[in-house]
Amino acid sequence: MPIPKAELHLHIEGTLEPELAFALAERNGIALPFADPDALREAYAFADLQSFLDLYYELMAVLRTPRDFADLADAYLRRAQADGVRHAEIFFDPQAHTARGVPFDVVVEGLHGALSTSRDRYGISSALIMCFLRDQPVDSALETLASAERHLDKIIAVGLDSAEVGNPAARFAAVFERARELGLRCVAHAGEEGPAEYVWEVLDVLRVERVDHGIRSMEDPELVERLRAERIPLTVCPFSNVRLRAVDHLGFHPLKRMLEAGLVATVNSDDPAYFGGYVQENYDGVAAALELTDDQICTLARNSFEASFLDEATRSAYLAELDAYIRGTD
Ligand code: HPA
Ligand SMILES: [Zn+2]
Repeated sequence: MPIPKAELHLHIEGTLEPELAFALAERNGIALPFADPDALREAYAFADLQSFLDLYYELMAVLRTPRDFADLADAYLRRAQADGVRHAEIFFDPQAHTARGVPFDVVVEGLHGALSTSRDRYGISSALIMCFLRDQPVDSALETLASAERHLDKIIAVGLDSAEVGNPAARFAAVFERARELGLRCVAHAGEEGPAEYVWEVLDVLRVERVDHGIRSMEDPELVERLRAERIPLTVCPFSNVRLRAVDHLGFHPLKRMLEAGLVATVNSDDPAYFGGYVQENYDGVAAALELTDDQICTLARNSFEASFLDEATRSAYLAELDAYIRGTD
């Protein structure tokens, strides 16, 4: 049985497997510019974040109805269960859907429909994190936040994703301030392709509680010290970093150094349909490539619950389950 864990950096649109993309395209009468799922898979050779994002946004065309979004979430939950995921905090990109005429409510109703029963069906608790696209105008983010006000019972946090370099997070300060006023938690992607300064910016200006990726923080000792001292979690995605060429090779990934520096690092899958593996494959991949110790693997799983937005009682229950698992495998 895989180690119990939480997954905290997972874009639901990034779980769209080629076979499901073709099935949804057929259901919705949409033609995809690929002959079949294998031909689509062959397009998954990315030069950088942008080349991935281009395909990621293009394929979203097949997602149109609440049922499509529910089927997508359901397929993820099934895989997550097999990977020992006990809790998932799941990103979605509403602007990528509203921009092509799919209403915000359709996206949220569909995703929430699947997630609201995930505990009963899969033994996985879950929450939604709504991301703003940092390469889109601030007004669009504010409009999106206004649409979310009807759904505050279904959304736990806001995030910031899409093309990082050249799109400063500071532009979104007022959006994040408003989100906080609405009771939403705040996270942001930073330090994936962009330098350590981008991580300072999301901490100081957006005042996020957790940093998504953050691997380039390791280039700035003062930042590492702050992340360590304040126990600010980092949701690291090793396969993603290699596939998007932020890191040359899994064996060069900074994750082990992050753990050795005392950072609250976690392992996640980001966009697993595109990057060659779900969360357990990311755990196994880094464990082998970086020769992680058993203690370090347990720390990653423990960090995933510590870094989550779970209430204290549920967090303690999962941590107890993790401790029992560790005792059982000693
Ligand atoms: O890894 C990512 N980075 C930025 N934006 C994204 N949107 C989906 N995945 C990503
Ligand atoms: Zn991401």
